[in-house]
Amino acid sequence: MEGEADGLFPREVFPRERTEVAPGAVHVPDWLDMEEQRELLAACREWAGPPAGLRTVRTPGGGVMSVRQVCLGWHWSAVPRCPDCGRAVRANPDCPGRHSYPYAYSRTVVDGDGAPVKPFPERLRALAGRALTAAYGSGAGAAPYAPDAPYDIALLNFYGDDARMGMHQDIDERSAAPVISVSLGDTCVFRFGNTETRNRPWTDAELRSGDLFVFGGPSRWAYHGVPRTAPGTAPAALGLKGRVNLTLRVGALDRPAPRP
Ligand SMILES: O=C(O)CCC(=O)C(=O)O
Ligand SMILES: [Fe+2]
Repeated sequence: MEGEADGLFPREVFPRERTEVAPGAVHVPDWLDMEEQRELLAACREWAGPPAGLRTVRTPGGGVMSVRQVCLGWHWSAVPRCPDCGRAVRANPDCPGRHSYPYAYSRTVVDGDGAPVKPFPERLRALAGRALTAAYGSGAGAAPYAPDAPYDIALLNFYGDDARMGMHQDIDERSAAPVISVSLGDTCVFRFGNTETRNRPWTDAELRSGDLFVFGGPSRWAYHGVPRTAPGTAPAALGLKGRVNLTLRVGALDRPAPRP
């Protein structure tokens, strides 16, 4: 990283190391080399194009999120009521479909141009496999984190200089398979909390371009967010202004909802 901006923390003396931030939540610094980052970014730019491209995300309360987003495989959005039973309640065991509210996954961009969501790319399934091995290894220790269904959802978030993401749980998937997060561009503070509340205790990790963060097992339903990015810290060789984060998830949307 010689000659590049320092990010949010002082330049380190030692290389950054794989860190288990909480049980099952693993930060792998410098996971993708620059060539892989450039390739992935080029793909993200294609995915962000219309139809079903980059859009502003509405929140259930009528606001908008500061990140802009593209979904692959399944489209994630706020809904005024459950698309399957029509009720505006968090849980309805009697829903004849897969009950979802106030966010739901759908096959079309219901809050945008209405187009079918782009398919989940095979290359991201391969990337997910590599990510799990990087985070948990390939021995017996990895068994508790083995996905119970294929990775089939990718959410791409685009952060401009002032964008951030409040503390939330990734709760709309029906599988406890780990969430896999890959970051490109500007450095950010990734706040990783606990499964009980959106408040402390939490750990702040610095995610830089090429870093991997995976949270599964006891950390799968933990609150997390991005309180800030550091504009201008993207590696010059990447050619990106801002930050892109890609999360890979197992939807298993044919199942009833597990609630953490
Ligand atoms: O941008 C990030 O690092 C986190 C994104 C995230 O939490 C999400 O998409 O649910
Ligand atoms: Fe999230």
